[in-house]
Amino acid sequence: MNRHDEPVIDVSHVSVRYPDGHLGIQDVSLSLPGASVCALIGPNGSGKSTLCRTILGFTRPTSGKARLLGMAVRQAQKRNLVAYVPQAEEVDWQFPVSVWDVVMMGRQGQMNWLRIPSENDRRLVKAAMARLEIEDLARRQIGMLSGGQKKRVFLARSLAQGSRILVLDEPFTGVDAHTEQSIMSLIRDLRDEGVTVLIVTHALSSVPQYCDHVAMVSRKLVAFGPVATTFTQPHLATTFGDVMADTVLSDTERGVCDRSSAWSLS
Ligand SMILES: Nc1ncnc2c1ncn2[C@@H]1O[C@H](COP(=O)(O)OP(=O)(O)OP(=O)(O)O)[C@@H](O)[C@H]1O
Repeated sequence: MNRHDEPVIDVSHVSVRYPDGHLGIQDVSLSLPGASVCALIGPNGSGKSTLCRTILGFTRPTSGKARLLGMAVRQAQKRNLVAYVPQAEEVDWQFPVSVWDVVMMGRQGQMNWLRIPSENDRRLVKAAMARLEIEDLARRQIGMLSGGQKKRVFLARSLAQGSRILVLDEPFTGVDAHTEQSIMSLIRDLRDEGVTVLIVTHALSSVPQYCDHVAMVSRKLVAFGPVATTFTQPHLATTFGDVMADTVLSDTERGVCDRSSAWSLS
């Protein structure tokens, strides 16, 4: 396991160019410490998902490398150290599986080759569903759920996995204010339990309230660091333009959390 002084997510000079020639990200480096919540923000097409997919091992960097808990991404994945809550569009909601089955998928990497859930697997799945308040949905087909319920199911799956790193791609899209609050409170609890959380979000004025670190991207890394010193007008203006930076900062100062500017960007 990693030494205490080692970053949990360590991205070093990563560039991704897709096979059709499109540049995803260019020369991005950041080191995220353990037990922290980091927002990954930037306009549409700025490379947020590309960076996440590289950290998750779904996309191979053209150059540079990512390491998780001091090991190669693939090795961390094999050890079930990374969990992922995808964007709704990435999921096939017609796939005929129940909520229980989806949450149990979080245990698959730790089952034996027969893939028969143990008593411990069932206990962890039940506990994850209870924590997300979705026990009563256990037998429902996933396609029949609301947007907020779907998010809760995938969060429960990642809880059942019990990983040290959690990556969430736009967890607040399509959820109501109550679900947004409960997702954030769960994320902070997980952080306090030692989990490192990376959140791709367009909910910009929520960032100072909920996150410890922020990474701003515009193909290249514009800025990365503690929210207090990094979520500033100059960095926001470089990433999103002056008007958006001023709107976000005035919303943040007034404590407006943030449905309007979130939706106008997404
Ligand atoms: N599979 C792909 N093939 C080719 N180009 C891609 C692919 N995926 C992303 N891109 C390109 O890479 C760039 C970064 O895209 P990415 O999806 O990482 O941005 P994003 O910040 O997550 O955007 P959004 O906020 O719209 O989700 C864009 O120009 C996009 O068109």
